[in-house]
Amino acid sequence: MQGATVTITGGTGSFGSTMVGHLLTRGVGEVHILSRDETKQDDMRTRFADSRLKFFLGDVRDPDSVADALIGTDFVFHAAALKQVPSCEFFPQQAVKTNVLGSHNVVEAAAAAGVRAVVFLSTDKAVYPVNAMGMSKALMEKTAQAFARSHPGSRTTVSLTRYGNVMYSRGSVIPLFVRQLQAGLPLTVTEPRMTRFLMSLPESVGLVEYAFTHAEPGDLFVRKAPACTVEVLARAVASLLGVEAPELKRIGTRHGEKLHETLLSREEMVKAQDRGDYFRVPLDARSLQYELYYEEGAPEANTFDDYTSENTTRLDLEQTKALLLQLPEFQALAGSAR
Ligand SMILES: O=c1ccn([C@@H]2O[C@H](COP(=O)(O)OP(=O)(O)O[C@H]3O[C@H](CO)[C@@H](O)[C@H](O)[C@H]3O)[C@@H](O)[C@H]2O)c(=O)[nH]1
Repeated sequence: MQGATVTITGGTGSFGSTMVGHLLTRGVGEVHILSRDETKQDDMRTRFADSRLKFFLGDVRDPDSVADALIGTDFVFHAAALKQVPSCEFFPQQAVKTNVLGSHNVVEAAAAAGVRAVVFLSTDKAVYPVNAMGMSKALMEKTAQAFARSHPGSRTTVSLTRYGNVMYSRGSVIPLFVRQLQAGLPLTVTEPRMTRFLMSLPESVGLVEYAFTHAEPGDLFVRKAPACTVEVLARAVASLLGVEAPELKRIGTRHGEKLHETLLSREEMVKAQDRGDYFRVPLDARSLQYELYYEEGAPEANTFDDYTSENTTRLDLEQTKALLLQLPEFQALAGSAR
């Protein structure tokens, strides 16, 4: 990173801000932030007050704006995305434009600019997708992998990361539970048995950095993560705010939601290499010869299970509380609840 120029698409979001803070302490030369929202850019400019940050107003849908931001860039973290399940459900063509076509623009512009590495950020919802957000992210993954497969000699190394729910991220269930508790309202639980992987924001940045450092073209990386049910999550949040018997209001599964999420499919688990905190899944570099698809299977796939939020390490109430207490937000809240 020393002296390098890094571009972060969607750089004003939670991931972008955390990554920028991290890069600035690692001697980065310049960070280009490409995003659509001028107000968020201005907030970030004043917050960091660092001349190494350069802001590019634009959109991954607009190839010219991507090409502009990538001039002189060594590395790209592609975080720009439409990631809300409901909005993508109502406007799937918008998800295609940003998540699929926008990602294609990023990989093409990166190759044209001679960028050395691009890391794409994906989600567990892209595995066996049931909603438009997950489907469009799955196609983003295929777009990145297709580039790696069809450009074996490229200077640009493309890799992917997939992550699960980031705890306390904007618009997610944990800050919602906190607000409900503070207002004295019941906690709205969709389906008590539903499970989700739990990751912190610094862990998601660590995953992207790991991919960036270790990737061969087309690699996919996930971080091993524990999970809990939403009932346990609701009770853990309540307990940390001093409410031991919270009222839970069951609202039922929302549109496009799965009971459990999958970080790696069984076909990916067959090829996955265990790297301690991470799994690395190398590119399926089979050529596009039809007979390989029609006539050759992979019998070993039948002996593996998917890696899911149901079969990963399951946290109980006390373990979930301990995990939440590692977040700065809960340290502040638990302190004020005492
Ligand atoms: O009032 C609520 C809202 C949500 N939930 C549940 O809480 C869990 C987490 O929900 P939420 O925080 O809304 O996250 P997800 O819908 O799982 O999606 C998030 O996590 C994904 C990664 O899996 C990201 O890609 C998405 O952008 C992000 O919104 C789910 O089981 C929900 O059913 C409730 O029980 N009650």
